[in-house]
Amino acid sequence: MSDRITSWHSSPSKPAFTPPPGAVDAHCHVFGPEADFPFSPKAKYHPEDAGPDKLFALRDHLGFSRNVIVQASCHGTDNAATLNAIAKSEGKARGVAVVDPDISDAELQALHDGGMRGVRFNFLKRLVDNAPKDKFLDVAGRLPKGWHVVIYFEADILEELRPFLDAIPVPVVVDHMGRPDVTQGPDGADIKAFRKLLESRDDIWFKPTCPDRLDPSGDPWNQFAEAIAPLVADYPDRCIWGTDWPHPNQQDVLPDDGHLVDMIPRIAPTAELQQKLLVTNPDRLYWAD
Ligand SMILES: O=C(O)/C=C(\CC(=O)C(=O)O)C(=O)O
Repeated sequence: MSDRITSWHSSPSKPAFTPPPGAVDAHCHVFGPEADFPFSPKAKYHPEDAGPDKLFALRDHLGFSRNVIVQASCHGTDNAATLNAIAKSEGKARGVAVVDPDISDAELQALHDGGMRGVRFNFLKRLVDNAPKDKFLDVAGRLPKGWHVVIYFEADILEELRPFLDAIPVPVVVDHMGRPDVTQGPDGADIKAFRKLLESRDDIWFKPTCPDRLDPSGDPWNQFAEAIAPLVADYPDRCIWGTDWPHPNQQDVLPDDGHLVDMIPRIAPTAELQQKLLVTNPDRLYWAD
C-alpha cells in the first residue's frame, strides 16, 4: 500500500460566490509530479501528485484567473516543480520560492526570470528542521528588485520573532496571519498581537486564509469569519487570499474548495473589498512588472 497522502477534496463544489475578473488564488502549491520532480529527502510528508494540470482545472472551476504558487516544504529548496507549473501557466501564475540561504545572486535572478517574486521563510518545526534567522536576513538583503518575504509561523512565536521581522528590509507577507487562535474572537490575544505587528510597519501584509486549519468548529468555519472579517476591514490594502490547495497535511478533513471560496464574501463583504483582496493587492505584489 502506498504511504503517499491525498490532502485535497476529489470533487469540490462550485462556489456560490463569483470572484471578480482577474482574481488571483494567491496561496496554493503543487506536488510533483514525483516522477519528474522528486520530493526532498527531508520532506515531512509524502503527498500524492498534485501537479499543474489539476491546479489549473481547479482555478477554472472556482472562477479564478490566476495563481500564486508557493513552494511547499515537501520540495525543499529545489524549486523545479513550482517553476514548471509557472512555465505551464501561460502567464497566469507567479511564484514564491524557498531557497538555500547560500544561493547566489545569479540563481536568484534566474528564479525571478522563472516568475518568482518572493522568498518564503518557514518557521514551523513540524515542517522544517531549522530556520536560521541570520542567514534568512542575509538573503532578504539580496533579493531581486520588487521581491518580498513570505513568512510562516505560529502565534506563540510572534513575540520572539519580532526583532527578526523588524530587520527584514523588504515587504513581508504573513501566511495565514501567523495562525491565530480564532476561537478567542476578533479581540482575542493572538489577533491583538498580530494587529500590533501590522501597526509597526505599513509594508506588512497578510493572508486571511485557511479557515480549515484555524477553526476547530469546522465547515462553515463561523468562528474564523467572525474573528477575521474585522482585520480585512481595517487593513484592506494589505491582504491577499488563497485556497491553500492541495492543503498539505490536511488529509484528515479534506476541505471543500468551493466552500473555502464562499468564505470570501463573509470576510470581505463589499465588491470594493473583494476587488482589493483578490485583484488589486496581489497585482501589486506579483504582477507589478
Ligand atoms: O500550505 C501551507 O500554507 C501550510 C502548511 C504546509 C506548508 O506550508 C508547506 O509544506 O510548505 C502546513 O501548515 O502544513
